[in-house]
Amino acid sequence: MTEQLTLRAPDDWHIHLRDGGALERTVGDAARQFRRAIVMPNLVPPVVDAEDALFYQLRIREQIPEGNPFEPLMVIYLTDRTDAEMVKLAHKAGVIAAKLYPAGATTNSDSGVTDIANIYPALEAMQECGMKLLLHGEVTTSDIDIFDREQVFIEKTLSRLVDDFPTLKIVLEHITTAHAAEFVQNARDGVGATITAHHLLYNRNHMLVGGIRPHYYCLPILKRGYHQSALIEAATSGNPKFFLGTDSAPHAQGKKETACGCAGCYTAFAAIELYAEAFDRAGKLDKLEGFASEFGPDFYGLPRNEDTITLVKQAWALPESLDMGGERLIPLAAGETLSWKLV
Ligand SMILES: NC(=O)N[C@@H](CC(=O)O)C(=O)O
Ligand SMILES: [Zn+2]
Ligand SMILES: [Zn+2]
Repeated sequence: MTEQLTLRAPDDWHIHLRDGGALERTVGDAARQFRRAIVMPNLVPPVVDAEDALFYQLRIREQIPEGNPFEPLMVIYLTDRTDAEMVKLAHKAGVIAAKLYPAGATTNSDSGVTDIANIYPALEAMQECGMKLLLHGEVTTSDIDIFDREQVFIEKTLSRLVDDFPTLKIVLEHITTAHAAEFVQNARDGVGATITAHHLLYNRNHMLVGGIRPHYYCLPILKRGYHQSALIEAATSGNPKFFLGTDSAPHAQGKKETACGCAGCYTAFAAIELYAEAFDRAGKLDKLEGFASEFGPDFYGLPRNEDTITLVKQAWALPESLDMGGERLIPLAAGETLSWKLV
């Protein structure tokens, strides 16, 4: 008999769905496996307030396949101009979190915060109403090496935020280092982290040895194998501070395979299968359900999904490319064989 794995239905606590013609692809792929997803607000221009978030949510809802219960959870993008009033209005509109992108840190972060002091009133208001703070945790100063930017952010900014707002719930998104895993593990309650499938499956050798592979380029950038091991350890530890966030971030093929390529890996096509691969390799498939389906909703104070999904152990190959609104999109691990398949 084929080996099977049945899990409480999972959610994705960090995804990029983009907009317009991309939504049919991105929403369809996410909704196939996840019941809820936290939708990143880094559109151009960004989703900065309640009105933007509600309108964006409507555009996403239009692309949810008939009868699918997928629920997009909305986030506003913090800028130097986000104030307490905007936070309160967003909270009233059902926005569950606000995202801090240090200006210039990643894709579409030009409108991000230039000095954390500028958003202290907004953070006060978030702490008061229970809105979560999501962080792209990298400093952007040119003197800091790209491989050290997460660690320096933790030392310079995150440790201060955690102390200055003692009851604010904070998620350090897409962690990539042993430093981040250790910081979150030792931090006060209410500080968590998401981990992507690609940071569990790969390290910088996969991106750079034997030729440069642009589809593995994302931010924060893949680190050494030592950090990959620390992330696998954290994700499969059963510690509820670590939960699933794919950071699936599509860019059309031409924007990746070029002299100055965009950062972002498209994993939504086979996200839960990629995570299953990583947990299976670690011999920790029994820890996947907590990470994928329980610790996220618990952290956010939302109910766990009641229904289940089933994966079967069956080799299958990812397609070489996908259509995204008439453009070609190369999924991460294109053409490679995975050992688990969602039924
Ligand atoms: N992760 C990435 O490399 N890219 C994301 C932005 C982000 O999450 O930092 C994107 O929007 O393309
Ligand atoms: Zn990011
Ligand atoms: Zn992201």
